[in-house]
Amino acid sequence: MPPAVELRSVARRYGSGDTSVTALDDVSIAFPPGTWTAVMGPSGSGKSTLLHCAAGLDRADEGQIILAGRDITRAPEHVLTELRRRSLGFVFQNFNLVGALTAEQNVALPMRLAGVRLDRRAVKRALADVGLGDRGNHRPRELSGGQQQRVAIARALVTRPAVLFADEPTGALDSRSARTVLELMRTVVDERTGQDGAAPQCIVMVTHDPVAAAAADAVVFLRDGRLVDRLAGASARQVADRLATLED
Ligand SMILES: Nc1ncnc2c1ncn2[C@@H]1O[C@H](COP(=O)(O)OP(=O)(O)OP(=O)(O)O)[C@@H](O)[C@H]1O
Repeated sequence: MPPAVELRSVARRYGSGDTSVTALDDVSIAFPPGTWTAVMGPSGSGKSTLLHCAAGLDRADEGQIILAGRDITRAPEHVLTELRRRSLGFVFQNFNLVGALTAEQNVALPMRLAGVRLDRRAVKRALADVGLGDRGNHRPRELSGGQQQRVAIARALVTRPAVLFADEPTGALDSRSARTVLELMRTVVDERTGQDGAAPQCIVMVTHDPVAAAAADAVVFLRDGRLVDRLAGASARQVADRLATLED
């Protein structure tokens, strides 16, 4: 099966001349369907840039980005917008739910924005899948942080995207809520795999949290914009130790 998303020799520089920063330097990595990869590294090592380039939110200066089987390196903006709506889901540290809308309305929002006919059953199923089938009429302020993040995950998954990009998804949660969210992400890549004949979903997650990273299938490490290591099946302790050596 081809990768859900792939970076080939990607470079990204910001600014020019003396103030130029190389945020990504010759990065090649493939994220296969049905896998969950954590991206770690010291502050400023290029994690967000990698996520943004892989999701078509930022442009590579060199190299290629292949998303859901398409080369998006030089795709026009409207094509990227369409691709993001149909093939990608996003989860952020601060949930980014719309406060005035109920959980169901928040989950339905991507369909509305994409101009897709609203499928209420799909919305209800997405909320039930994250254990919030009875909270559809609640607004974000009536939900705990962990519940809000689960609504955000339901919203990200309702269109059954090929890739879920998560940026510090547990960063604002207590350890118990974080564990629930991580367990949910595990079911996304495992149990949902191939449901409805759809391709297995893939998660790419930026995190500073070794516990969250250890829940993924593999952890890749960036330093100064370069991929420097990859650990599979590592414990949180091993991940933390590896990160510490990069931060020295
Ligand atoms: N829009 C921008 N303009 C100029 N420089 C940028 C821009 N975005 C990122 N950078 C620089 O690129 C490098 C990588 O930044 P990036 O945000 O990808 O790192 P990060 O690993 O996500 O950091 P953190 O863990 O602190 O969020 C940094 O040196 C940063 O200052």
